[in-house]
Amino acid sequence: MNARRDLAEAVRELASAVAVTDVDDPDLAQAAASARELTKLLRERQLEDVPRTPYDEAVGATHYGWHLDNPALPGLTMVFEDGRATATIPDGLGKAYAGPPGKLHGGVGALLLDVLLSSLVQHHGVRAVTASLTVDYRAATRLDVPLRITGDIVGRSGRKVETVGALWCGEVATVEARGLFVQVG
Ligand SMILES: CCCCCCCCCC(=O)SCCNC(=O)CCNC(=O)[C@H](O)C(C)(C)COP(=O)(O)OP(=O)(O)OC[C@H]1O[C@@H](n2cnc3c(N)ncnc32)[C@H](O)[C@@H]1OP(=O)(O)O
Repeated sequence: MNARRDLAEAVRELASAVAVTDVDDPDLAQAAASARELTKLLRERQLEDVPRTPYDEAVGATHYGWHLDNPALPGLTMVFEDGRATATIPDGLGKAYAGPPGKLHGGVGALLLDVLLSSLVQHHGVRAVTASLTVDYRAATRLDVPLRITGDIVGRSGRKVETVGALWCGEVATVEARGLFVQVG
């Protein structure tokens, strides 16, 4: 793992710990001061944009990483096989992504599905943006169990690509999505 990715992972771990820490105020104050010191160090040199895998690298790829170096978002490594996209989150997303107590916030589920479906469309060589994403929440998603995300292309007409996807908790599809992507450029 390179230094940037390792840092992103460490900051995700930090955010996850901060979200549910119960230490006393003096320790919170010390942690805040330490965090601000690190922020100062990292602001010494800043990029114009978030470094990421170029979109074009998804075309025909077998693996594609999304925001792996950006700790503000859950990174996702996708696998493309037989025209379908799959991603696994082996340790679950963790408590920081809660919406209802102990369960995944719906917006995060929608985000992950949009990421996977848009990457799948790009994998098929279509430069497209999300025009519409319809999400059905079928069951609450646990935060402490492995998750899987799948996506397929189900239709194409002119500039439009229709997709379906799901977030799986074991054998249960807890979130289902239909995404319409429209080719641009
Ligand atoms: C270069 C990018 C490379 C990869 C990007 C990765 C993206 C990652 C995923 C994202 O987060 S994208 C960010 C969120 N999405 C946006 O910001 C898109 C904002 N919307 C737009 O830019 C335009 O509305 C859009 C390009 C989607 C469509 O505008 P256009 O003027 O190019 O197309 P037009 O309105 O003529 O529609 C083309 C077809 O799509 C249909 N359509 C467009 N928007 C629709 C919609 N919302 N629902 C249903 N159908 C829709 C429209 O009816 C029409 O169908 P027909 O060809 O059958 O007539």
